Amino acid sequence: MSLSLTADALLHPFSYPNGHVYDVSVDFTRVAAPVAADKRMKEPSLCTEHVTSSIESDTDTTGAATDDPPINDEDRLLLEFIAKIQQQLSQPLPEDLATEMSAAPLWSLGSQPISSYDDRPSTNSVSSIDSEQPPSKPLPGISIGSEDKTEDQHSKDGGELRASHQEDGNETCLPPVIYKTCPAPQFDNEYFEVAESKVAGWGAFATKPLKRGNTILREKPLFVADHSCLFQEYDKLDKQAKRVALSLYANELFKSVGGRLAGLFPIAARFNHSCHPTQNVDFEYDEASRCLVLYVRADEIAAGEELKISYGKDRTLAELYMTYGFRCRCGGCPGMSDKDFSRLTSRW
Ligand SMILES: C[S@@+](CC[C@H](N)C(=O)[O-])C[C@H]1O[C@@H](n2cnc3c(N)ncnc32)[C@H](O)[C@@H]1O
Repeated sequence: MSLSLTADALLHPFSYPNGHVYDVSVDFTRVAAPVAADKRMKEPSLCTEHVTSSIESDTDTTGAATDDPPINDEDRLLLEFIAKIQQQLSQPLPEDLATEMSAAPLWSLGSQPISSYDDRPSTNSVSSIDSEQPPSKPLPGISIGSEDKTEDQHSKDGGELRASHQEDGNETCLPPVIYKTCPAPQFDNEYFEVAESKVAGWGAFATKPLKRGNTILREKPLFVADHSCLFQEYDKLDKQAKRVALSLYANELFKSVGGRLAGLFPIAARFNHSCHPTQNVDFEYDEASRCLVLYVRADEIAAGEELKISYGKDRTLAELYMTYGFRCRCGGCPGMSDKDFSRLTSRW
């Protein structure tokens, strides 16, 4: 069963145990030029023009795919979720939200499954984000501000994000290019700030010299889910938390992580990747405080240096691409050659 919406993937090709693969996209972005589903699957997060409320779907009015066999419970849940999103899309987007575009991986919490997520206050001594904020209050630490945009944060046509790669005169989604959110995500603490990165989109940068072992962030997840409760958990978020979630680079936002629970950490989600062992920051999930803890791995980090973590120490460049949809530009690895890249993608 394939449910295709025109917008780019917030929900990414998502495979249920029943073998159905859903290529589901939710608003906020759309591809600059029509992109075939197979290309979208290759380039999950990279289709980036703003927002359209039009959705094309091969579903009938009940949301069921027209030529498909009767749906099961899992399918129904997904369809209900899509119906909700469609409903949201039929409403005009708030202006500030309409200018945002970004996404983030749903962070795996490592091999330790977490049994449940509770709203215990974080013991965070550095900085935390807690999903249990009342809707009217800003989420601490991170905001999607409406501050002035710089020239760089906009494309030249007045703030819309555009696919910039030209291929045969057409804009396409390839190769992987990260677009910055407009306006910028705002976050800083004693140790780092989120700012424009040369590697990709936004990144985290040391605001003072750091030393090995410094804990620079303790962050609670916005939500935690496995593939069986992903949509329900997202749906439980208040409006503002949803907004934060949707502002992140989401090529994996709603991807099942092998049945394990995973959490979305909006601040940590701004850290770009550097191939092992060149990452200067490491992280671990602290069960006791239910926080993702980021700490300095390098002996020293100078003020202004980008802070990067490894998205998987044993992941090859191809695996990184398959998992997160980007070709690594960390500078610590040779990067994937065009030849290897075509060999990889020609399998689809
Ligand atoms: C967790 S987000 C990192 C923050 C992101 N730059 C932003 O603007 O929100 C992960 C995404 O950033 C991009 N990215 C991170 N590290 C990268 C790298 N080393 N090379 C190329 N792209 C990278 C990829 O598109 C990836 O899917």
